[in-house]
Amino acid sequence: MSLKANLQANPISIAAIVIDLDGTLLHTAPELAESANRMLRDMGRAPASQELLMSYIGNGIHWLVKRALTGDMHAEPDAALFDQALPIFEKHYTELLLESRPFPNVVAGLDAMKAAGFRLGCITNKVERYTTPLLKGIDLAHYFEIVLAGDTLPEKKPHPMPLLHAAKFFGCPIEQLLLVGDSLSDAQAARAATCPIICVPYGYNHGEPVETLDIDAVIPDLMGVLPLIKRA
Ligand SMILES: O=C(O)COP(=O)(O)O
Ligand SMILES: [Mg+2]
Repeated sequence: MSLKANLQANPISIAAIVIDLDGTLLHTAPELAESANRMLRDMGRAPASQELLMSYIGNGIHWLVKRALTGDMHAEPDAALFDQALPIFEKHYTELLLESRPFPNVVAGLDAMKAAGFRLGCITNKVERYTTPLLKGIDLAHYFEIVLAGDTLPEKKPHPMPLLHAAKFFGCPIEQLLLVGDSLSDAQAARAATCPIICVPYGYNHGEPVETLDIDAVIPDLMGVLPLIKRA
């Protein structure tokens, strides 16, 4: 039996649901990739494909800029080059930020989870200065009792700290906190925290299918969450 079928037969007891932002709630890749390409252009460097730049998303904007500069997932660019590039990226991304749109069934899924009595939070690696205006601007902020951005706490995903912090905030055992995400950082954070995790397949997992991740189920979109869980 597939993990998903297994969960359908035995729904997990959940008190609160925390949802990832980039690649799960919002399709931010076009604006992130365009900002990276405008940065490369301003610096007299060659542009990269949207597909390649998309594969660099998931560990925050610093890593996106570093990867765009080096063309490598892990390499550190020259520090002075990075210091020059970051504000250029930030200027462009600030301009494009609010052009991002929710993925299909995000609003319907959030409404359904809320109506079913689940408490909701958002946990992202995006920094607060983009996360807060984005959630407000796209009119999603009102769904979430807590928003933990990439720089809200000393550690971000794949570290378990934001998930442990959210469970404490909701006053529930970590096993009753569900993470809905799209990428390796989400899977690693959830496993490290020991909370269940479900992923959507349409997001940004560094170009790899989410089926390769150590997760509890894959759902087509946020409407797929409720059939797999029950109220704790
Ligand atoms: O900003 C990123 O790199 C990824 O952000 P996410 O954690 O919301 O997917
Ligand atoms: Mg994501």
